[in-house]
Amino acid sequence: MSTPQLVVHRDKELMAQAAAARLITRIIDAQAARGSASVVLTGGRNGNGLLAALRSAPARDAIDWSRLDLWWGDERFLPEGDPDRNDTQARAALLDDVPLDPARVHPMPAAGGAYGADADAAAAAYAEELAAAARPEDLGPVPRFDVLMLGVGPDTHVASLFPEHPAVRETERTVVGVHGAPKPPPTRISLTLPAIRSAREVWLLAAGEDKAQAAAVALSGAGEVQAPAAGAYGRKRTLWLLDAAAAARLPGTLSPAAPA
Ligand SMILES: O=C(O)[C@H](O)[C@@H](O)[C@H](O)[C@H](O)COP(=O)(O)O
Repeated sequence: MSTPQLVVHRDKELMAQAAAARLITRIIDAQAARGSASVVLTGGRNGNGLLAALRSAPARDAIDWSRLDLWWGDERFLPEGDPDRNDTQARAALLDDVPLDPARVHPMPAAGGAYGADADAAAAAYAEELAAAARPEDLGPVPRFDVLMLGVGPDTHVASLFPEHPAVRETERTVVGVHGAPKPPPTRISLTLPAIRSAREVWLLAAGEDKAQAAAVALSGAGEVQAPAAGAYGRKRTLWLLDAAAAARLPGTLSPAAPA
């Protein structure tokens, strides 16, 4: 378990730009070291804001897009192409604008697709896809993602793991169906905390004053069932990327010296 590191930026726009620059560098380093990189995307405004910032970043094409594996941390279980799906929004923000290898882009199954309306079967299929992509050196049922990004909800949820919900308590499976989610739509698919923790680095994105309480709770020792963001950490690094508004309620001992 890696102790959370915090970086606070002036505002959400600068946070998105700085996080995008950070992601470019991390992907380039992974590709130089191992020939490819593996990144897990998140839905939500902060996640999409980062992708949009990456799209307009000057160094964007220093990434070899053909050697990048993209996964999702969660998905709203809606029909393919639905504007509310995380992959639809990611494609609009960035993916449709870069030369990715389609075989290396792994959206979660859509409602009405191969698994019909069965989110649990769709989740199991995604778990199998992750397991098939895991290499022996990954030492587990999912690839050892280089960076796994998570937006943080105002209730401290991450991915589609909501406080006190069954999915946040899952300790065996890597992907589960989520039913009755408090954030619409109610039916979702989500990586579980064990899958999240397989990542080399976990980056939590929190911008806006509506995230200040969630950041303070998650970073002040709350339990992962009550505050799922508290249970999201990487094998080598756990990085909270905040703006000043989201950092406003952090205890003095945690809050970095000044916004970057
Ligand atoms: O499917 C989703 O809704 C997201 O994956 C969800 O986990 C999101 O990241 C948080 O709710 C933060 O969303 P905002 O960045 O929009 O506040």
